Amino acid sequence: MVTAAPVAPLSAYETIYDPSKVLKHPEFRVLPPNDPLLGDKTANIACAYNPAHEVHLVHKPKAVAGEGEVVVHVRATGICGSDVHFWKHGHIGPTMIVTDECGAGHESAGEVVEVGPGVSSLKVGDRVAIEAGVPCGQADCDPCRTGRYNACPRVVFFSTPPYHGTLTRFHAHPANWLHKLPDNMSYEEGSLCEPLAVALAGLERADVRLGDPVVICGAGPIGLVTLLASHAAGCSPIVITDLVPSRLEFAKSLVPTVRTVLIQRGQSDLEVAKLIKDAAGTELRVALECTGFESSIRAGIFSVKFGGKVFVIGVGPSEQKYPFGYLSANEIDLQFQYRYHNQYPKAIRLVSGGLINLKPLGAIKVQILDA
Ligand SMILES: NC(=O)c1ccc[n+]([C@@H]2O[C@H](COP(=O)([O-])OP(=O)(O)OC[C@H]3O[C@@H](n4cnc5c(N)ncnc54)[C@H](O)[C@@H]3O)[C@@H](O)[C@H]2O)c1
Ligand SMILES: OC[C@H](O)C(O)[C@@H](O)CO
Ligand SMILES: [Zn+2]
Ligand SMILES: [Zn+2]
Repeated sequence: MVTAAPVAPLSAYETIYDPSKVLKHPEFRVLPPNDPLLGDKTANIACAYNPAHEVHLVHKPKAVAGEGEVVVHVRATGICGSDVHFWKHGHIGPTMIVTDECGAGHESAGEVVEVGPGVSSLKVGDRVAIEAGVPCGQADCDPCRTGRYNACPRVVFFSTPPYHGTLTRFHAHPANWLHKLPDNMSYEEGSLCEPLAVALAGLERADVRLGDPVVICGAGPIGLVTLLASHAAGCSPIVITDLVPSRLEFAKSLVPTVRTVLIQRGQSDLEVAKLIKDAAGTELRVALECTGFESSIRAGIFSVKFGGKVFVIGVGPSEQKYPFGYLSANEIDLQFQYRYHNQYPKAIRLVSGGLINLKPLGAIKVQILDA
């Protein structure tokens, strides 16, 4: 009889998170609006949504730091579009489905308040950004072994059902998946490293270079961090589109040199592409698509030059139609992004080093706990 050799974890990505520890609904208590526990700063209160499309505060058991873990007192959490989507629609795609109470939030930073056994990299009082996706780190996992851990099939992504999120007062997390914040970064900036990591992963895989003319489609939070990152990367000119004037005005306040294109509903993709090209005044090499909508992706396709690239960071409806003939005849690459890997240290260096200023975005997007 042949038996398989035991699988040894790779130390670089080793995690000791045990998904079976994830709390199930019976251990939660949904709190009525005036519950006295809400005033208790030691209680583990979290924000959760459920299949009935309700969002409410719940009381969870105390977070305990297991082997290799620390407990983080979460101090700032950004609300991601996916939190809102899970709450309102109950699923993202065919596999991520809300079947029970599920805690929201995966853009978080906080303070270490308890250190578990075997942790030497962090101490009580350290300020950290939480990388919410904890991959398995096992040697039999090709994505983990090759460093593209965002594809790990066994990943625990906090806030994607069935795993509760980090919009909670206390959260136990593997120390290896926390990133120390330098003194010149706030908790808000630490929490916004998550969407920034998405943008940085996109720019890296899109191979955006100094002096590249680019268009960013969509000026929501992801489009805005992509704008900040493209600007820091030396892209010029940068065009950004949206349907909402105030979103474009905010983009302009972040990067005054950005050229804005206000899209009217009902305009064809070719009309939108012409507006984008006119605003750029030069041929565009890359469209960084940050809405996920077919019409916007198509406009991006018709905006870029021969040999250009449309890099889709947005996530939209599962089935979409693209102009094959045009893509083929113009050698346009169409590429997609799923979360990120190895981007947090870079995000922290860029913010701490003053190349990317997340503060104005923090003021509108991040919830502060127990300030
Ligand atoms: N790839 C990933 O790993 C990843 C991670 C996080 C978020 N996302 C996705 O990124 C996208 C953007 O996230 P967000 O938080 O900024 O969302 P958002 O909904 O806040 O912003 C989207 C923006 O696009 C604009 N818009 C809509 N249709 C448009 C069109 N046809 N042309 C131009 N602008 C248009 C909206 O007005 C809005 O301002 C979402 O699809 C989200 O799911 C992807
Ligand atoms: O920022 C990360 C994203 O929001 C997640 O991938 C989410 O869309 C699904 O889990
Ligand atoms: Zn997100
Ligand atoms: Zn894995």
